[in-house]
Amino acid sequence: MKILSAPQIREADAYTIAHEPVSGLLLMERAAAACADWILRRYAGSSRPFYIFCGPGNNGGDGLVIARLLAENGFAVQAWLVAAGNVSPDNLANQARVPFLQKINAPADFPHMEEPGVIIDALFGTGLNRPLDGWVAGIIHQINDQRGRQEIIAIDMPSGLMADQSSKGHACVHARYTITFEYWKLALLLPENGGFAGETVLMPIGLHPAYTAAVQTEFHLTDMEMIRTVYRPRDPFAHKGTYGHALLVAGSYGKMGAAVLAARAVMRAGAGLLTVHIPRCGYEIMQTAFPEAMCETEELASHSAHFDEPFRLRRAPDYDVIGIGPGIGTDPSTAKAFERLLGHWQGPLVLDADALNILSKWPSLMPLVPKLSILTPHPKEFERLFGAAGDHFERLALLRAKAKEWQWYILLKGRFTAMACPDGSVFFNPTGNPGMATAGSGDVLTGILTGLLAQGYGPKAALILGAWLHGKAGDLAAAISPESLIASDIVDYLANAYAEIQQ
Ligand SMILES: NC(=O)C1=CN([C@@H]2O[C@H](COP(=O)(O)OP(=O)(O)OC[C@H]3O[C@@H](n4cnc5c(N)ncnc54)[C@H](OP(=O)(O)O)[C@@H]3O)[C@@H](O)[C@H]2O)[C@H](O)CC1
Ligand SMILES: [K+]
Repeated sequence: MKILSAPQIREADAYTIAHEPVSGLLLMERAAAACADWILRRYAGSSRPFYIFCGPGNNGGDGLVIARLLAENGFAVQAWLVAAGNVSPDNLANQARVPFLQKINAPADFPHMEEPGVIIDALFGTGLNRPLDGWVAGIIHQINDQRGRQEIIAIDMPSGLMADQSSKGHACVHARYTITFEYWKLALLLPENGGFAGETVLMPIGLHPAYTAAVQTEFHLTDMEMIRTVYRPRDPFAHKGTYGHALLVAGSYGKMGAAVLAARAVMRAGAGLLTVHIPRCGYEIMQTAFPEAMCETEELASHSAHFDEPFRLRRAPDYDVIGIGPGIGTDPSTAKAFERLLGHWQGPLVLDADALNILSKWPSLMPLVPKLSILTPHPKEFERLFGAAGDHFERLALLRAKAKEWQWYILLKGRFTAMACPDGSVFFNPTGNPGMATAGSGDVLTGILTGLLAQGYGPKAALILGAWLHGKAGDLAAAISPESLIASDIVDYLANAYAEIQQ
């Protein structure tokens, strides 16, 4: 699914008006009616009053239509026009159809909302062109002060939030739900900004499909259509060699759990064969906890420092991929082995956790990491590797710049994990939940990605599918309670996540 900028959304709007054709007023009616339907379904049977705040532009126009439709459906509705900025013609036309409309010209006009109800925020949408300030910013703070008593629903965007730029430190409505029209906006996907949106509901409003098909964008959100295109069903004549042989370098004394979790995920993702390189302390653990994996065991008891040796001695099997990092530690001898390994291996590679920490401790190793490798940092690891950014839009720009500079695929973990490709495109993953912020969750992702590469998926396909499967398995596992989710559950539910694709 394409993510468009505010100027592109304006173009989509204009294209639809010209080519459907439809008047702007009717398009506004259609968008607002879709919101009103959602609201009517959510509050069916409730007697909560609605308090609707409308701005001067077309976002305010949507609010005016919603006010009229909710009143026609028998709800108690009060609506205010916050008079700031130029009034759009379609807004003006709808003002005339809301006889109960009142005006707010100053913070002192802010109403006392007697009963707990629902605030509809239709002050500003994608037309916001500068941070809100002065008394209008004051209105935003007054709306936010009502959060405990009133449920806040933002129309298209939480007012004050810019679609394509950071709004860090700006006055923004803090919504419970945001009903956003037709396309996701970048700001809704970044934690610092999207946090204002609450839960985002994507609302189709019938913008012209020809525009959406033709428009170019670097930003995408994974959806089921994309997943079904990427996913490759199994060949009925397959044997275990068909799905590749992965090498996983993981674990050290006290961290063998990371190795077991990642190993299980490699195989549950569908790899044919797996060899795990582990220190001696992990041998019984791995053979007992996960007999499906073959072990290549170090003389060293506590950590691994010779995983390059089979390659140097030309005794390594014909691996299809190497996954390296979970729980390996950052001992200098491990880093040395990593450096030597990079001298022997230029094939598919997944780097996570301590492999990334080694790179940030010894950045001279970075040029040795092959092009098209996958790196999977969490925000702290990302900062250690590539430096800090002023805000989350800057961090996204840094992510893209580094993926281009090094020609790597970099997956930055988050609520909407962002995956930057060497060509500058970015894919956001929608699946997952806060329950997955738990120890070992990242090790499972490393295992899934390694398992997909082993089967012959390309790095971009492995990222899109792997992040989606990881999040979906987590969602299915957290259905009962996100608090109790542990990383093994994500592995256990991978089969169910695959089953969702096959439905
Ligand atoms: N996507 C679609 O196809 C449809 C979208 N709809 C809705 O329309 C809005 C976008 O409407 P637009 O009129 O372009 O913009 P807004 O309503 O978001 O805001 C414009 C007004 O806000 C004033 N403004 C902007 N920034 C500030 C500020 N910092 N302080 C005060 N006022 C501000 C601006 O004033 P100017 O003086 O700059 O002109 C405008 O008055 C979209 O979000 C949807 O909700 C359609 O209804 C359906 C189709
Ligand atoms: K809004």
